[in-house]
Amino acid sequence: MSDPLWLVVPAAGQGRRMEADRPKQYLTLLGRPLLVHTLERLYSAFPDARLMLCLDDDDHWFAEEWVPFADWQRVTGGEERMDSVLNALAAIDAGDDDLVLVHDVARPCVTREDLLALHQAVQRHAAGALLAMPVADTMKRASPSGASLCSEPRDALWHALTPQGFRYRQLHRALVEARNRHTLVTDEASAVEALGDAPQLVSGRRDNLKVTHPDDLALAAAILTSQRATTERSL
Ligand SMILES: Nc1ccn([C@@H]2O[C@H](COP(=O)(O)OP(=O)(O)OP(=O)(O)O)[C@@H](O)[C@H]2O)c(=O)n1
Ligand SMILES: C[C@](O)(CO)[C@H](O)COP(=O)(O)O
Repeated sequence: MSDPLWLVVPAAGQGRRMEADRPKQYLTLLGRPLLVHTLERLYSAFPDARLMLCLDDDDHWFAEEWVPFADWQRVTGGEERMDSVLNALAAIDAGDDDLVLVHDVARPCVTREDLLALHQAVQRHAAGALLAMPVADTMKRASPSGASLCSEPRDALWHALTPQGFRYRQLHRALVEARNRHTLVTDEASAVEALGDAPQLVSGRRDNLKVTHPDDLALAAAILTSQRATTERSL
C-alpha cells in the first residue's frame, strides 16, 4: 500500500506581474479559469489525494464547484508563498511520513506523466524530490546597468519547477526553521537544502510554465492545445 498523499496548492497570490484585473489564477484560459486547469491536472494523476488549497481571505473569485477532489480543505493564504504553504501544513492532520506535494496554481500545463514521475521519485528519495529542467541557454552575469559582464558556467544549473515533494515532518521542519531564521525561500527545496539535505532533481517537461507575465497566458493556451492534440493522436 502506498503512503497517504497530500497536495498543497498555493493559490493566494495577487499576480501583480500579470497586471490583470484579477489574480492570475482566475484569468480565462481556453474558456475556463486557470485554477480549474491546474486542479484538473492534479486530479487526473492523484484522484484519491487530499487537497489543501491556499486562498486569500478576501478572494471573492473562487467557486467551490471548481474543485474536483472529494477530500479537500480551504486554507488561509499567508503574506508570502512560503507562509501560505506553512499555513496548509499547520492545518494538515498528517502522519510524519505522509507525502506532501506542493504545486503552484500558476502552473496549469504540468502533465500527468510528470506528476506521476515526481510522485515515484519522492517515494524513493529520503530527501524529497522536485521537478526541474536543466538550463539550456548561455548564462550571463549582468552589471547594475544591464551590461553583460561575463558568462557563467551553466553545467549543473537547473530551473526549479513544481511540484516539489517531501515527507510531511521534513518539509514542516524545514519551512518552520526558514521562517525562524527570517529567510524568505521561494520554493520548498530551498528550505530543505538549508537543513543540509539534497532533494532529487527530476527532469521535467520544458512546457511546465509558471504563468507570471502577460504574454504567458497565450503561451499556456498554446501549450495546453498542443498537449491535447498529442493526447488525441495517441488514442
Ligand atoms: N502569498 C502568496 C504568494 C503566492 N502564492 C502562490 O504561489 C505561487 C507562485 O507565486 P507567483 O507566481 O509569484 O504568484 P503571485 O504571487 O500571484 O504573482 P506576483 O509575484 O506577480 O504577484 C502562485 O501559485 C501563487 O498563487 C501564495 O499562495 N501566497
Ligand atoms: C516555486 C517556484 O515555482 C519554482 O520555480 C517559484 O519559485 C515560485 O515563484 P516566485 O516568483 O519565486 O514566487
